[in-house]
This record gives sequence, C-alpha cells and structure tokens, in this order.
Amino acid sequence: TIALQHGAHRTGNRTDADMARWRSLRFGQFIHWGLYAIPGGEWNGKTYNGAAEWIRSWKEMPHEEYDKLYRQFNPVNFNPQQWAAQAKSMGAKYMIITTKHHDGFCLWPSKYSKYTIAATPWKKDLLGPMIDAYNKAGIDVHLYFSIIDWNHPDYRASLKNAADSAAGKRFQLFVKNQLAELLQRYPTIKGFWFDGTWDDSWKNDGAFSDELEQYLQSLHPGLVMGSRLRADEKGARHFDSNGRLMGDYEQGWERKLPATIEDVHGNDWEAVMTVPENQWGYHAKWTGHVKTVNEILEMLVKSVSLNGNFVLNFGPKADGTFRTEEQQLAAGIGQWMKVNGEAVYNGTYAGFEKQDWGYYIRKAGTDSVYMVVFNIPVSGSLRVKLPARTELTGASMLLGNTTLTPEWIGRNEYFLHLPGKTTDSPVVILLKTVTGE
Ligand SMILES: C[C@@H]1N[C@@H](C#Cc2ccccc2)[C@H](O)[C@@H]1O
Repeated sequence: TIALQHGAHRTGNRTDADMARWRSLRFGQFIHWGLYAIPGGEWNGKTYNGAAEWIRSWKEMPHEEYDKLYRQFNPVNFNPQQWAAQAKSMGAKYMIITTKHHDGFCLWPSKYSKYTIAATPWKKDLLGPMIDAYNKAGIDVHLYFSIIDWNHPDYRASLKNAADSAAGKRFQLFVKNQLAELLQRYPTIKGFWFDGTWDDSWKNDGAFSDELEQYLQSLHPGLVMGSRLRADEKGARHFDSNGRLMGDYEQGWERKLPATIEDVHGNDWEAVMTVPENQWGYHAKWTGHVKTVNEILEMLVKSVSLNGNFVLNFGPKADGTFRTEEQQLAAGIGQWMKVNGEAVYNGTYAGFEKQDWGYYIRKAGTDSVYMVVFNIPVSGSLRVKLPARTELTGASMLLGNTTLTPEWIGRNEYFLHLPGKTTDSPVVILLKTVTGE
C-alpha cells in the first residue's frame, strides 16, 4: 500500500449510532431549490436542454442576467409544513436540501456572502423553517453544499499562479466559515452532502479536504458525510490511492445504481435519482422519459436489497410549490410505502441468491426476510432458494396479511404460489426462516 497522510482514516463501516440511524432510514428526499427555478430551463424564448440548475453555464444565458435573478426571488407559496407533510406521507425518512448550489446563491442569510436570500424580496431565511418543519415531521435533514461557487470572486477551478493560490486560500477559509455557520445555525442537521469537488483546485489539496472533514466532525460529532468531499494527497477521489473509501458512505451513485452486491465492496452507499433523465432543479419542460411510481419503487427496493440508501429528487418551482408530476409520484410512492415500508426501513442485504422475480431484503439483524416481487412469473409460482441449512417455516403477503403455504421442492428450495396474478404494484412477502446448526 501507498503511505498516505490524507487517505481513508478508517477501514470498514462506521458502527456508531448516528451512522446506524442513517443506514436504517434507507429512503430520502433530495430537494434542489434556488434561483435556477426562476428561468426553469428557459430563457428568451429558448429552451435549455441541460440540467436546469446549470442554466448559468448555457451560452444563451448571459452571466450578468443570471446574477440579477435574485432580485426577483420571492417564493410566496413556500409552505415548509406542506413540504414536510408531503415527504412524510411519501415515506421519506431524511431530506437533503441545497443550501448553496454551484451558482453560489445561499438559501440562508450567510454573514460571509451578500449573494443570499437576505438580498431578495423574500429576505427571510428559508433553511430554518424547512429544517424545523421536517424535524417536526420526524424527518432528518442533511445539507447539500457545493464547493464550486461561480459567484465568489476567489473561486478558481485551477490554481495557475501565486495570485490564484492566494485567492484559493481565501476561498478555503470562506468555505470553512460558511460550513461552521450552517452547523451553528442549524444544530439538528445530521450531515453534509458535498458536491462540486471535481475541479483541480479542490482535488489537488487533499490535505485541506481532510482537515475540513475533521474540523466539521469536531464541531458536530457524529456528522455523516459521503465520499465526495475528499481527495487524498494524490488527487484520488471517493476511494484513496489504496482503494479505500474516504468518508462515511460511497456517494458516487448519481442517477445510477449498482448492479450487484459486489459493486458496493461492503461499503455503505447511497444513490441519488432524478425523476426525468437529468433534471435536478425545476425545468418547465421535462422531455424524455419520466419515471413512474413502480420504476422508482424498484430502484428504492433494489438499493436497499444491496445495502444502500435511495434518495429521490424534487425540484420545487420558484414560487415554492411542487409540480403536479412530483406531487403524484410522492402520493403513489407513499401509498405503497404505507403497506410495505417495513420491508424498506432497516432493510439490508439478505445474503440470498438473487432471483428473477425481484429482491430479497433482510430486516437488519433478524431472521425476517422480505421478498419484493416485481416480475410475477407466468406460472404464478415464485421460487424461493434459501442458503444451506435454512428452512422456510412460513410466508405471508403484507397486503391483506395473506398467508401463503410454501411448497417444498427439495433441499432448501420452495415454491410460493401467489393467489391470482393481477396486481399493478410490487408484492411484498414476509418469509419466516429457521437456520439449522
Ligand atoms: C446532485 C447533482 N450533482 C450536480 C452535477 C453535476 C455534474 C456536473 C458535470 C458533469 C456531470 C455531473 C447536479 O447539478 C446535481 O446537483
């Protein structure tokens, strides 16, 4: 192995209560909200085909035009209690909010920047009421923070000379101050979700990102932070130059999921997912495929079956309301979660051989294993193949609490026969197993 000062400081997963809590929650809501919701992917009658929150980088959007948008940001329909109620009924157990995206606009009245909510017609802090409402609804809040800051005069993508290095140092102090300010203002938050850490200026200062992570942990012990913050002193990100995960969970699953348990290398991990192919901030015109409730449920269940968390993104409009598609998805997901959420919360990798009909999820630390069926075979019979010396002693569908009688096939294999094949939602079956000596 390579001697590293600023690589991973720990092998294996965190076992403390804060991390166990994060792991148990499994289902989160991402919220991308900021000035980019004002243009909503359109400007001067033209449509931006990129991700709406990146519109400032579009050649049709003059920087000075974008940088004036704060003067009209006035979310008069913002209702944090309603946001929290929607997330609660969807079944989300944590929420990640963009405190500051790449454009540098702060949703809180930071004393380290003029480019904040305080300068808008709205004036008031948006984060405090949001965090309070979500916490009151029993939902943890994590703060998204972009290191890239297109508005800050000292931000440099790379450091080419002494002047750049001096600016870089001032910028690092600015970042440190804003993060400490967020922890001081919002002490109930449970973690940071860092983004925008791919530029050389950040990647090439592994020492700073390491010291920053330790500083934040010293201010707020137990904070959960993913692998995207850090670089080691050789510029390796997420995994250090010895292949060991930095941070508390692998944070690289953005708009994609691992295929197998081998892909996650025994690490904690989290996937973040958009409803359209690639829109995080509000875009007036969604084009291409918009994911359905069942598609999202399959991503959520697959993530949990592979020992990970799944976070679904919402992009509120500039006025503070959610688009119809997102409201309908939240309702549809919530309907299923009300009956079947027990298979998701505290779910972990079951250790059973994957079957074509769907996914196994083990309730952490128990013999309870759930089957979440997405593909009902034309035979209507679900093959249940258990590890050696494991016996199936009972099975019941959560919906209607319907008992199923396993048909033994031989060795440790059974068939479960579903009553009728018509369903338009994933079917969850709770298996009772006994593992022999
Ligand atoms: C969580 C997501 N990360 C951000 C990004 C990005 C990005 C930037 C360049 C190339 C590929 C992806 C998106 O704007 C959103 O915040």
